[in-house]
Amino acid sequence: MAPEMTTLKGKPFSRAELDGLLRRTLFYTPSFEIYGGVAGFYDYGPPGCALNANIVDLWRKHFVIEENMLEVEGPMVTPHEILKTSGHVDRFCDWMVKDEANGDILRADHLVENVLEMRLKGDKEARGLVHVEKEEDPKKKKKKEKALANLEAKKLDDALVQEYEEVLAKIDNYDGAELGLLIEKYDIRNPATGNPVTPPTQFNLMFHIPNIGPSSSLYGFLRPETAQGQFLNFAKLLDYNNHRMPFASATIGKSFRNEISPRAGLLRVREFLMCEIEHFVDPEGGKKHARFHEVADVKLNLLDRDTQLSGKTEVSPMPIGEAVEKGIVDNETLGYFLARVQLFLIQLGCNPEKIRFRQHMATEMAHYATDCWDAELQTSYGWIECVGCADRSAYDLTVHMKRTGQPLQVRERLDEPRTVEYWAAETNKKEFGPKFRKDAPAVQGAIDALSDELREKLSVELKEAGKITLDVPNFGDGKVELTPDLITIEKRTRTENIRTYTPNVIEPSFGIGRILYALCEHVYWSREGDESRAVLSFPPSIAPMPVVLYPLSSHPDFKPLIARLSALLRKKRIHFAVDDSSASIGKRYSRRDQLGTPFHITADFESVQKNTFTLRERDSMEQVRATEQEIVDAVVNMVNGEETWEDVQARLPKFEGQAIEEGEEERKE
Ligand SMILES: Nc1ncnc2c1ncn2[C@@H]1O[C@H](COP(=O)(O)OP(=O)(O)OP(=O)(O)O)[C@@H](O)[C@H]1O
Repeated sequence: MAPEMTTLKGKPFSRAELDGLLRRTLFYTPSFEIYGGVAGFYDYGPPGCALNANIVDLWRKHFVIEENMLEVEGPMVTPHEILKTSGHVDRFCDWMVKDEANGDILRADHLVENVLEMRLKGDKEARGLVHVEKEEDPKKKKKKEKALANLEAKKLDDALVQEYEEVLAKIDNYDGAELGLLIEKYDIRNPATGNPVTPPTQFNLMFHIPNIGPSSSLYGFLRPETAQGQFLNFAKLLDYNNHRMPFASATIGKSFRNEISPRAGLLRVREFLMCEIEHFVDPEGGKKHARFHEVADVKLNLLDRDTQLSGKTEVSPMPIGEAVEKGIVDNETLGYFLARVQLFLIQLGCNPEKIRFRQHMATEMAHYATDCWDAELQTSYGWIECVGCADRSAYDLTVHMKRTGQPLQVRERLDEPRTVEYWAAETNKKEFGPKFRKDAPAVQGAIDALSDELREKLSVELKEAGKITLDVPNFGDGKVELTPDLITIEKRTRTENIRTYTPNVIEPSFGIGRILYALCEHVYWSREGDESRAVLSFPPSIAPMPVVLYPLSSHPDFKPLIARLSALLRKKRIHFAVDDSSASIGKRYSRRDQLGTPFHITADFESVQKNTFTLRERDSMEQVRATEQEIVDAVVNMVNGEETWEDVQARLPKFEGQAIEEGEEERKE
């Protein structure tokens, strides 16, 4: 259930107020709006662009530069063959249902989730535990009223409440058939109309490009992730890295998903900025990480698979070192990135208590993945996945290697020949060929692509269950069942002088728009709960506009002072603005608090006489007074993270001044 949110200062959080602020101040605005708009597309205005750029800048410093990652940038248009090989053409789908009467299309898992959440809310209201807020906006009223009419406050049976909670805890794990059963069992209907819906069908989320070039023989898609471009460059990157392993590549770029029902503003859109890392690691030796000790003590809020299976959502805060040691997180490299992701989110200004890491259930993970954790941020929409961290094993490199014949592998000369054990998966040609005929190569490809780890698991399954099921992208419904007469999986040994292996890939994948929006929720508050005195407390290095200069009035004596300050800040490449509007200084400060500006420099009459300026800090509204150079140096240091406001206050004289904040008595000229 969506949690009751509070602001930074512990007051009730209002999404409508924040959303209104972000749209009014042009953080973001619907795209193509004067033509009526298209769902799932947003433009960023000046503060949104600056905030986005600062987040990406920190991301590059925190990951790419810190870890010497190899950055690559590839095209967004991707030919069909590549995405067919990667499995996206056949499997990058969501389940959708249609309103049987009016044809409204809804995403099946979201429908189940929304309706069950509304019913639980209705139950809580009937028990007097919460009050469901009625929609005041007349435009939205109609739709919401219809929804509430279908889902009125109604007490549910205790056992049903528990069932609903269990379904919600596992909502990401259901396939189409299971969602269909839930819809039927709980009589789930389109909440906007009360009409029944059709059984779920699959919808591929990629945008189709019908012709690349004038002929239509080559076609493709807009990429749904940036990862494939990195995998295709693996051999060149390995060469660039002097054949040294491990190493990571990284890409910052747009991805596209034709979401069935874009919703929740920036959280589910059809075009978004992704920052993705592919860390290539030797699968042997437990996927250790040389710098793991640096993060071993970082405590993460972990929501593991077993806890979710029991229908619970409580997190256990645990140092990542302990989580890897206990096998809760599969390996050091994955654990290293989880901790680094948390440190990044905290540096951005996210509230550590509103960050958790949720492990994927076995059924939720791609079949090739060995472990997968999402970094989720708590928002008024609930816990939202903002960073996916998956161990993709050797799947991607293997399938592209099979398809192209290019060696996407590492060859390592051994000092001593060695005997190695491996799991051989061999088909019985006599039975296999006739059974699969023209599909035999596709099935064989899927078998060859299995990692050693998976083969070991499958050998047990084959023995115990008498069959195994594999995903085969180019075959029937995408699944094939193999029995012991068709395949043998057994442990064997061989001697090697050169070791050839396909690296495994640990992939942290960031959606910048989701992080940006969740961050805004985390740093939003208002003075004395007054919406018109809203504040966005971004850290100085992340704030869209870290400094604003104010002449106290339009008096001409202030102009040269502002020009001098501007020149100094420009030289230091600090993003600033001058607010010389005629509004009172308190109003002007307040306007900039709403954009998250942390530092305000004002030129007043003392500045003209003594060349000293006031510097105000956004959150505390406290001020110091010092010379032009001292003020600029302090701002530069704070924006670059070399000093804090407390450091500056300790070394520069405090300025009491007169009451100048909006709502208080204004300073006189
Ligand atoms: N439609 C979208 N709009 C905005 N960001 C997205 C969208 N889809 C994915 N992302 C971002 O990209 C990241 C990596 O994508 P990934 O494929 O792991 O997401 P996903 O599991 O498909 O997300 P979801 O289950 O929410 O659709 C996500 O953590 C998220 O931040």
